[in-house]
Amino acid sequence: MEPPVIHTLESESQVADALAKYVAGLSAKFINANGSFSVVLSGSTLIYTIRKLLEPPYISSINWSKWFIFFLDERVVPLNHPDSNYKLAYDGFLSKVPIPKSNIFPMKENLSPEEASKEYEQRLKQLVANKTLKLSPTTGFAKFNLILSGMGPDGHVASLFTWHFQRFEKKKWVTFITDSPKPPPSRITFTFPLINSADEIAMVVTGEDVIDAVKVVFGKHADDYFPLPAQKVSPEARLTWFLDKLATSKL
Ligand SMILES: O=C1O[C@H](COP(=O)(O)O)[C@@H](O)[C@H](O)[C@H]1O
Repeated sequence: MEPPVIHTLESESQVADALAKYVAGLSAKFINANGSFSVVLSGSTLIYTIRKLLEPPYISSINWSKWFIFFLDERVVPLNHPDSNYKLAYDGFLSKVPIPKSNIFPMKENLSPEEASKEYEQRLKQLVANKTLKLSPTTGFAKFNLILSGMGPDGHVASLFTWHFQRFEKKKWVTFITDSPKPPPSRITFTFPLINSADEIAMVVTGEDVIDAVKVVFGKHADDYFPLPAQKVSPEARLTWFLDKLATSKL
């Protein structure tokens, strides 16, 4: 991996501008090179922060028909439930862009957390088999072009939390959790080997809530103790941090 790129912008709005430019640039690059662009969305604040992709010049210049959408983690609730990451992404983003419905891969409903995680992993493997997704020759896990991730105030990414064993998973592509410290408790989540097989990961982190976690992640002795999940993010090509001044105010 190249050294991480760190953008510290004055405001959340500037983060949203920079993020839209970055995503649009990668969309053009991957579509030119491979004919498609696989994007993994997280939930919570990320969907709001990608709002500028819905505005000119991006809304009409991006080749949305070539996008494939996946979910970094999902809460095990119906897809129309207010806690669903799919619903959040659909209402705030996916319903406003012409990505073909068949290119969007939400979690299957009405399954237990374990069944839902296995089903999603199986679906990803089928998409590798039919060449919709690439495989990382280095790790043997699916290789997404871009993962857009937030970070919680406790340093969690996806639904991988500091004191939960799922963060150490080495074999599974997708796992599950039934005691998430952040509600709702039941979730499915990409594992680190799958996350870190991506080409590009953007960590999009803004606001006051994350000040302490940002201080730990970028602290002087960041590697000297039990690392936060966010410190284990390490994609194959490039990690880019988008931070605002508020988030970095203790650095
Ligand atoms: O619960 C979740 O939290 C993380 C972090 O969200 P943020 O808004 O605090 O950055 C999010 O990435 C994940 O998708 C979501 O399920």
